[in-house]
Amino acid sequence: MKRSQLLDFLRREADLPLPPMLAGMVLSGLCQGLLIALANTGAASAGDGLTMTRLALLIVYLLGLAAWVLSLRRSLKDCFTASEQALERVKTRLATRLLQADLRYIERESASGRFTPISQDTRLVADAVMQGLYGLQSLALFAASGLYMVWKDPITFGLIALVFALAVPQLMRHYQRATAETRLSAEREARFFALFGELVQGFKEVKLHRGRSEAIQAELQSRARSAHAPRHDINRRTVDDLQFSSGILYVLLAALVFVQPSLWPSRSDGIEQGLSIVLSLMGPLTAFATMLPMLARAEAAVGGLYALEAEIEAAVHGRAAEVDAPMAEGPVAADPARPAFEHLGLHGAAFHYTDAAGEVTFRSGPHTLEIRRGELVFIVGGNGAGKSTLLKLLTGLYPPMEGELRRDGQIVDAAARDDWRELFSIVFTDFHLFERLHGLDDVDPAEVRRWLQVMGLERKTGFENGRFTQTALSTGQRKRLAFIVAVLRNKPVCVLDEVAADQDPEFRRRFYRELLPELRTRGTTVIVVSHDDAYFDCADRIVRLQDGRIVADTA
Ligand SMILES: Nc1ncnc2c1ncn2[C@@H]1O[C@H](COP(=O)(O)OP(=O)(O)OP(=O)(O)O)[C@@H](O)[C@H]1O
Repeated sequence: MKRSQLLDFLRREADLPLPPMLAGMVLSGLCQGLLIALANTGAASAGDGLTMTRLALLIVYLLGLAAWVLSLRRSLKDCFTASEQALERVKTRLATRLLQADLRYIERESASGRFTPISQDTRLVADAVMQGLYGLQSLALFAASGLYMVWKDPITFGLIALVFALAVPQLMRHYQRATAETRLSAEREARFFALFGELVQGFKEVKLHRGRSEAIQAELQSRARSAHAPRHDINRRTVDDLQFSSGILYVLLAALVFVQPSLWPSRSDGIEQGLSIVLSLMGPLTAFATMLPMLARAEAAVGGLYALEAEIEAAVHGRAAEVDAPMAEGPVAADPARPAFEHLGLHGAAFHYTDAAGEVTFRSGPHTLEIRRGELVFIVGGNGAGKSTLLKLLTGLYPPMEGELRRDGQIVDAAARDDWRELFSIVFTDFHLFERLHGLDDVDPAEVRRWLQVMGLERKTGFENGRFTQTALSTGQRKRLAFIVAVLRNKPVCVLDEVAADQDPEFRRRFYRELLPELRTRGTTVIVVSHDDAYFDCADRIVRLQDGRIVADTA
């Protein structure tokens, strides 16, 4: 039998040792068995009144009860702590590794819904750990009741052992199949949710177009069906298992009540006791059979979380350029008196996109470009010329596949790329607006509100308790807010990708004629992607791109 990934997960990730937890649960199951046995014994002598034997029985019963309460409480509490601890560790590690991965990996995988199952998987593991412990307790209770039977009635015990021998291997076989099928179903479900996410994102477009809506609906249906198929098999087997494990006990009951007295009339006296024990076994065995599918899902979920971690790890280590150093904690301390750089440059730096077959679909570079401190540079060119890709290369989000980045003539290697990225604050065309100004805890709220006023947003959103009170704004307003965030970050270089697009003419004028020069005046190097040729005269320098190459660089 394969090792349990769930147990391995708790053993590796939690600080609390696993054996005492499991032992506690087994003990609680044994105590439960003891209580049933003692109650049975007590019932047999109920007519004797309060004899010394019955008093001793009661005391042992109460001790057993106390042991049951204590062992169950302790191991459940520990188990809860351990599973939350383990999950927290894995989630944190995933997030940390994800931050080290490069943008290409994230772009590719998020599009295919690779990260969708994480939240479901982690919840499932937390729930299943508890269920698993109860399952263990059920087994212990089963074993305890079995032991009691050996003592009271070896023949009935033999029958129960037979039930066990028949039921458990079958349940375990199904359990292992369910683990594999659950993984398959989760992968297919992720594909469903990827498309579902697209549907939500592109709802407006879909809503307006019946043909598209029908095609998406059909595709969603087919993906849902293919995710459902393995789960259907699992559910079918679960029903079979439940019926099998309960049904076999009913057969046992019949054997005990009807067949046994006919074969051994002398044994009819103990039937009631045997009956009550067999009935008490039904609960644990059914609980065990019900819990197995959930455990199987959790096994698959743990496998999925580790597989994702290994994949991110491989993406971090296996990319063309060397690995980035882990992110430094907090912003890199800079000497305020010393400028962060005099020149930032790309030297023969190139990057390309590939399709699923590995064919190059777009090549950016090789570029040789030096940006001087304090410059206001416009990057211009037609749609698809490669302006945004150049920015991603320049800001260190895409590692150069050829050539290098240089800071004041010094080559920026992978280990220094994190510091390099710290030089920039960026507003991309597909920016994400976070509610909070993460990493800007000491920002002066008055300064934020001043900027909201400068950008004409003071009546649209506010800044309270470190967060914007409203981020659901118009496209142009959201861009203005993103611009404010970039400015507040106060980095040496501010990169603005088509921020003036979607703005009204008056704001556009202020952006080019007042805001950009103001940024330059305060010492920020500004790189702007622009299609607004009416304002090209604002730039110190214009870099023109065509088909991924710099075709002109004019001052
Ligand atoms: N994430 C991506 N994956 C694969 N190909 C991409 C990706 N982003 C851009 N491309 C391809 O790279 C080329 C250049 O895109 P890029 O966004 O850099 O151009 P751009 O000059 O910024 O365009 P626009 O002015 O339309 O914003 C495009 O042909 C596009 O197909």
